[in-house]
Amino acid sequence: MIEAESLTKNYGSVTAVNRVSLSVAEGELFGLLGPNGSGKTTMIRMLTGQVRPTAGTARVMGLDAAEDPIGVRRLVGIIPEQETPPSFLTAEEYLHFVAGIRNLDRVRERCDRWFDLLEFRDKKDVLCKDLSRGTRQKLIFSQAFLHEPRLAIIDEPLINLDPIVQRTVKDFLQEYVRDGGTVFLSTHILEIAEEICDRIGVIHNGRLLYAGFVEDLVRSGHSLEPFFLDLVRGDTGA
Ligand SMILES: Nc1ncnc2c1ncn2[C@@H]1O[C@H](COP(=O)(O)OP(=O)(O)OP(=O)(O)O)[C@@H](O)[C@H]1O
Repeated sequence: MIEAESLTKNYGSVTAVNRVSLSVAEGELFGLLGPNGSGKTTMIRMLTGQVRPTAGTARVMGLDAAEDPIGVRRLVGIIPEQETPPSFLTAEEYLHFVAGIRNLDRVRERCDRWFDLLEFRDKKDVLCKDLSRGTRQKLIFSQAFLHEPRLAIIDEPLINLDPIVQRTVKDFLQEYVRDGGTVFLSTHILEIAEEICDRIGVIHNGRLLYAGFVEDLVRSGHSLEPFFLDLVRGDTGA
């Protein structure tokens, strides 16, 4: 579903992502982990065609993300970093707006599913500007999955969500991949990655230091936090 080859992004003299190659197979829940400023969001922006790579390629669901960004965004469910829905629309209007752009049928049924699953039906007529941060995040999460995409590329999907909603979202994501969906998520919350991801990648200073199965780590006696800290602190950039 995702094939990145030597993906690189320079912002002036800063190399945000440095020759990252990775692939994500159908039905996989892949988590990209890394400290602040390590390149996670830039990776996600290149995979979703929001930023053109300086070098390298990203193929997403068979499309070149730099050559056909609109095609990629049509297919993929996306949560951009710290996205805010339009202030002047209500929660329901926003979901209808997204459904309209995506030419979806059964719009009310689709919206109702998300109002119920994430428990914010009582907020559907509230203007987005007046929603709490957590409710805005529920809305952003809902729009990403409204068209039932086969692939979701989601930046910090659990940010601002309370533990109850986090549980629902984690269960949803695991069920989604069990049903054949594929998820590429970024997070700095290691417990989330350890709990729900099949495979993780660790990025630091734009370089992919590690990619492997969580199960293999656990089987070899590692727990994710010390493994991650050793890896990142031990990275000399050599
Ligand atoms: N538009 C931009 N212009 C210049 N530099 C940028 C831009 N976007 C990101 N960077 C730089 O690229 C590097 C990687 O940033 P990025 O946002 O991808 O990291 P991140 O891992 O998502 O960080 P965080 O966890 O803090 O959100 C940082 O040094 C950042 O300052």
